[in-house]
Amino acid sequence: MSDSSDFTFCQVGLQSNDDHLESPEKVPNISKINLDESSKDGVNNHINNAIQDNKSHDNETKCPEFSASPCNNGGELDSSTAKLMEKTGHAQEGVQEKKPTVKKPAARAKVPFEKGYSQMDWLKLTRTDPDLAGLRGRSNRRLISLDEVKQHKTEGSVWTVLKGRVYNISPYMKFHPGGVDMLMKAAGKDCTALFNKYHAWVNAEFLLEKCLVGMLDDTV
Ligand code: HEM
Repeated sequence: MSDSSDFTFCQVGLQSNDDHLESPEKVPNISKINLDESSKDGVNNHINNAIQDNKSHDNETKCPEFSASPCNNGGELDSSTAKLMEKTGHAQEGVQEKKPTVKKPAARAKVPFEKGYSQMDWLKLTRTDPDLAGLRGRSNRRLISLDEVKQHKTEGSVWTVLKGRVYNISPYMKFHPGGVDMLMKAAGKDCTALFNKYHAWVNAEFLLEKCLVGMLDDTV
């Protein structure tokens, strides 16, 4: 049992680090190792020659692994090898799949918050203000016509329709990450299409829960 584990250890040593064999007496067939070494050197020479043919560079670079992983001499060669690969075009041959694909993010139209108007501040407000919707005791289950919505489009009382619900969005104006001007486009009308165009992922039902004034009556 112990013999077989020794054997495994030797095999691993041979494959991964055959430059630095510490116990050569454990290796049963020395002549075979020499053969492997020479063929490996051949590969090294080929790679180094190819690099030097293209660009003269420091003699440190002998690590043949064209990857981001640290190579045998302490990772020191990584950056120089990477640069070299860039210059010589080896990056394409060696690590095509590791080439960084820098995707430019789409320009965002978020506006900076005024102090005290972050999303956290909004959440706090929704928990503390007893009447954000301005209902003054009326039910927020009332059916509201689009005509009535249209009458609320000035600051102080801005209503909008979103997914069949009518909201008073005036208290949210300064908290809107897209800015007041953008949100004012929703004033007095159904903004569902605009809303989905810019951020269908936003959970408005939750954010505007306390701003609900009623349900859209689409029968009139
Ligand atoms: C009526 C309810 C609305 C709510 C609750 C709301 C909420 C939000 C929230 C939470 C964000 C941040 C999104 C993020 O960080 O991913 C945002 C961004 C934005 N909103 Fe709105 N929004 C509303 C309506 C609108 C409308 C009607 C428009 C357009 C006319 C609009 C235009 C924008 C824009 C341009 C941004 C910035 C998008 C970006 O980050 O690139 N929003 N809104």
